[in-house]
Amino acid sequence: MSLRPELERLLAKFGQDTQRIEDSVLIGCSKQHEAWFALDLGLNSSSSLNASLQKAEMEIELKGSFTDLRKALFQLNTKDASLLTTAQALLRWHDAHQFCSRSGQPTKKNVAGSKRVCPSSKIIYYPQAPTRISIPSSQMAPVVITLVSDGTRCLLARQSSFPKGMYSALAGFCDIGESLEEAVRREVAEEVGLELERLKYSASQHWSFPNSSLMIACHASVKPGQTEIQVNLKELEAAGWFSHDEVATALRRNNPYTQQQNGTFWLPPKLAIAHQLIKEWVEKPSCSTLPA
Ligand SMILES: NC(=O)C1=CN([C@@H]2O[C@H](COP(=O)(O)OP(=O)(O)OC[C@H]3O[C@@H](n4cnc5c(N)ncnc54)[C@H](OP(=O)(O)O)[C@@H]3O)[C@@H](O)[C@H]2O)C=CC1
Ligand SMILES: [Mg+2]
Repeated sequence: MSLRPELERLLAKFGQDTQRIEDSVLIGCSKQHEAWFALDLGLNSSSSLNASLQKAEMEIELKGSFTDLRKALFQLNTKDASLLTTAQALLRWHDAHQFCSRSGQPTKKNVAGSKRVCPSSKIIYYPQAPTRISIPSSQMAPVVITLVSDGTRCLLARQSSFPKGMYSALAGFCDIGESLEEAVRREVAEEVGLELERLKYSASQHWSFPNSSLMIACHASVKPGQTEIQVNLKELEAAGWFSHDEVATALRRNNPYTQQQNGTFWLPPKLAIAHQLIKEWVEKPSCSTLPA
């Protein structure tokens, strides 16, 4: 059942522009894969755009009462609490990023609410970090990087933007409202379609390319027999399982920029946390299956 007509009816009843539904942001989905969106009704907002909804009248209409989220956390289950805190954080971020800091022009939200774009300067604003292009950013975005193993092999992947022949562990930006564990499981599922069994924190690193990230590195394992991958070609150019011997040999290879060999793959430089993660696995392949 779609709640959109009901929401439109409510907004219209309270004299609001039903276009405001377009300000909704995606906060999750049900087990049946129905998307859940959140909309700021603006009841506490000082902005003239949103301030006109009447709280008391709305409570009568909805047969409920609005309450402070911190108080509500005593009553909510974990799932609902996570949805509401995600909604609050994401809606607050959108409210604070209505205008481009370079052009001063209004920014435009994408449908899901995962970013805002300035049509004038073309700058993309993400909730995790101010921008992905040219404006130097002093804020760090948390990024998870995961080396998945099936017990004997490890999973390496490459993006088309990587230097030719380089393979690395799976990486991805944490979404607002996510825990580290949730981000790791989602990124691995999104990029290669695998469900993780165990997860073990390894180390972290500041990474300044292209903008500041806090890289949080983990080892992970899949259930035996559940190793079939589905490469998400929108995000990756290729991914595959590599044997212990293949990876150990690649680790010993010299600088690929000075020694290009056809058909061989190579790994990120020693200073990258991806390299450390891969080295750790080569030295102790059981590290991904040990209890955390
Ligand atoms: N130190 C190391 O060893 C390694 C570091 N890395 C780093 O990890 C980072 C993340 O890996 P990557 O696979 O690219 O991430 P993702 O898998 O999350 O994919 C990148 C996409 O996520 C979206 N996105 C969400 N938030 C942001 C944000 N704050 N900034 C930019 N894009 C965002 C963008 O898509 P859209 O615009 O469509 O929403 C982007 O194209 C990279 O910056 C890379 O430099 C990666 C591997 C090794
Ligand atoms: Mg990625």
